[in-house]
Amino acid sequence: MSSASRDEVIHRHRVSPWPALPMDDAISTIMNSMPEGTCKFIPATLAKPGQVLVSRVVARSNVPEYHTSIKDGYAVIASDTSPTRRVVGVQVAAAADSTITPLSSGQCIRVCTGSILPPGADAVVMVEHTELIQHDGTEEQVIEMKASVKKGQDVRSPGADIREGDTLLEAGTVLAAAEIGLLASTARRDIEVYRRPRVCVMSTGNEVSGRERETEPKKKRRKLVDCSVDDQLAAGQVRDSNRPQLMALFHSRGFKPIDAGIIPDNRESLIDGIKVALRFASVLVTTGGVSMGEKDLMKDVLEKDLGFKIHFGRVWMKPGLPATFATGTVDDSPCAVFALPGNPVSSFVCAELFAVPALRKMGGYANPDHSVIKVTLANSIKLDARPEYVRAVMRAPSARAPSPILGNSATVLLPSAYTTGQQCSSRLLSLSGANLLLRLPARTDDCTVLPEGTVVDALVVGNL
Ligand SMILES: Nc1nc2c(c(=O)[nH]1)N[C@H]1C(S)=C(S)[C@@H](COP(=O)(O)OP(=O)(O)OC[C@H]3O[C@@H](n4cnc5c(N)ncnc54)[C@H](O)[C@@H]3O)O[C@H]1N2
Ligand code: MOO
Repeated sequence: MSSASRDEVIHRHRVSPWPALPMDDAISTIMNSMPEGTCKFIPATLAKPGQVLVSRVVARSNVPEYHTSIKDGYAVIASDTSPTRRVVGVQVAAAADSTITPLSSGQCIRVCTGSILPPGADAVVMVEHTELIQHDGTEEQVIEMKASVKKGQDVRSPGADIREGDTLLEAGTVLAAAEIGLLASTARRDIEVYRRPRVCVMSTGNEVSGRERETEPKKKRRKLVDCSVDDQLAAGQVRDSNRPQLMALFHSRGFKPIDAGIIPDNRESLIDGIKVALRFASVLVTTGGVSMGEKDLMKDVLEKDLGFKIHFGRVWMKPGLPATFATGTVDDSPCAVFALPGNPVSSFVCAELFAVPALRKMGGYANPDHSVIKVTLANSIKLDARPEYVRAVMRAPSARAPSPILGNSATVLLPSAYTTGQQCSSRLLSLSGANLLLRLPARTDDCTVLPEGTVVDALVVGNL
């Protein structure tokens, strides 16, 4: 059958040929099939938050390298019992003063926080615990100790903070301010980091059906309209919110989104559009055209026209049942395509659940998965036939709940999750402000509703 006649509506499937995979299988399939990420060397001084380390960073020297004072005061010999001490020198600079002779009984040396301990000294007494007994008008000459002092008091020994050879940062660490500080504290010229994965984002569904084509004037034929067009939309037209939404999602997660535009859902345009996009990035996320409609060509184009392997064409979850994942090559480079459903909530939730961890893995993250926390439901929820990811907002703990770890007899304070209203896959408002995706099980004969106060798992998807 030619591809043109394959596209006739009479040839579409009446039952989906794609088994609906359990969620865990879908995620492990993706994680095992993603193309490798690429790496580059950068000067350590130019490391930026969000960059990911390729290899372990090891301390090259002790921190501190010498015995140093923790306080402003006087370096002394702890075992010295003299009640007063003559101030025989000053060590305020970090570098050791070679003119200072080793301390002997009855002597001390003035030091600052961070000064290297002078030879012979083994403790520091802070200035607040001393009295000035004698001076020459400008310099201190004799002090009295007002408190006892122990060996090692207020002294940092070499390697007390970091020992030479210690692992400072593991491979796969995502750099943030603290890690950049650590890197700066070690003598290191270059580090190897992963390149931030690029991801193309494409909306599909711009075409009208054959019958409409005969009756509609040409200028009205666009079903998906770019969001920059502020005209009144014609009946049946839809503003393309998926593309800006997913671009923003990927950007906010630290990846480089590339706009692959709106591609009409006809075979030739899809083939060209996908090939062009995959020359800009090895990962493509598309929305629309993956269900059972006559124009839902995406799976067929990926498999039959582009020779990609479809790892799954449906997932037993809500929202996002027809979510599709395929891998293949374009110009001999390995590529992955997440062909997500057109419904705006479905595409967003699927991008979060499938594409974000996959891109994190490509970007070298040691732990690409979302954080999962326990929350109590602030309202009861009717369960769906499919396991569902319900959008919710977390609020501070308000009540004690049975401990998910210790059992019903012990109680713990858990945060509450408030769902974001009606959860249908077209209602974008259900995403706004949500920082959790509640992972709810499918309903069973015995359990159709989760009552208020039930403890459930929640994936963290926004700032808490
Ligand atoms: N007979 C069946 N019909 C449907 C099934 C099914 O199993 N059997 N699955 C439903 C489910 S679940 C979903 S989810 C959707 C997915 O459909 P498609 O991926 O084929 O998406 P489209 O038909 O192209 O679009 C659906 C809907 O989404 C809106 N849309 C599409 N693109 C955009 C965009 N870029 N920006 C904003 N909104 C968009 C549009 O209103 C479409 O009507 O299929 C069900 N059907
Ligand atoms: O999965 Mo669909 O996403 O239920 O609307």
